[in-house]
Amino acid sequence: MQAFLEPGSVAVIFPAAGTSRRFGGPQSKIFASLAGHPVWWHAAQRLRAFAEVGQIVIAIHPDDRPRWESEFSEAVSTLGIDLVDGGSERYESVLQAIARIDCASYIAVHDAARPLVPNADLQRLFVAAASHDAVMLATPVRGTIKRANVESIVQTTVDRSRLWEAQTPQLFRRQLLVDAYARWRGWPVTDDASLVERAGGKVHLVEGSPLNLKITSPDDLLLAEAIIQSR
Ligand SMILES: Nc1ccn([C@@H]2O[C@H](COP(=O)(O)OP(=O)(O)OP(=O)(O)O)[C@@H](O)[C@H]2O)c(=O)n1
Ligand SMILES: C[C@](O)(CO)[C@H](O)COP(=O)(O)O
Repeated sequence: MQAFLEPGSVAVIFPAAGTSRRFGGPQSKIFASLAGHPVWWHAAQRLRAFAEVGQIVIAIHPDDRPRWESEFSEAVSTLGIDLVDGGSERYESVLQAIARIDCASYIAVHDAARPLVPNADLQRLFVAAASHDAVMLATPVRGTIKRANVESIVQTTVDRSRLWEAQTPQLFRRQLLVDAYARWRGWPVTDDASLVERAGGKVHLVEGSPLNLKITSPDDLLLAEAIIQSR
């Protein structure tokens, strides 16, 4: 008998307080229009569609609050979203959002900049979370990986056979993530799973689609638009 997560048992955090340095442009990339909706809306709408999802908290850049509370107020209300001010680093934004979570057995963290996470991937992630305390989407590295020196001269070709590129959502039993953050002592982190790993937790990879791309540069937005138009 397959185990499942209780409806509403997963609180979802969307880090959305970044400054989009690599994207450039006049506004945060999460506000960029994608098929007529902002990038963040696609991400939030896809997670909200799952019964397992309860509270949703978006960590926003403080400078963006007026826009969230005006232009996006209806969508925020419709999707049942709580807004908190994020921090200067992604992990700080996640910490701020964790503090806002009311009652949830699990916490999922999903980049607001990943608008196209496939429903099938989310379904498999939720199923896996019923059997493991920490799970995350990731996609096997497909290209050849080179390690270079500071002069961009290849030093070695990396064995890619067991290399995966981390994606989100990354989903944890709530206390596991809270404890991992409590043990964190300031080393740089770019994802939440690495904190759980450092705390000795086993993080189980769930293969995800390359379609779950993160909007990092303007080209990624073009790719995302093409993906949506191809549906
Ligand atoms: N201090 C930060 C930094 C990032 N993020 C969020 O974390 C996700 C992944 O981060 P990234 O793609 O690196 O976004 P930016 O930090 O905005 O990008 P850049 O590094 O190019 O500035 C994004 O949804 C971003 O808004 C956040 O909430 N708080
Ligand atoms: C969390 C993440 O999307 C997993 O790949 C990635 O680590 C975010 O990194 P970034 O430096 O904030 O883009």
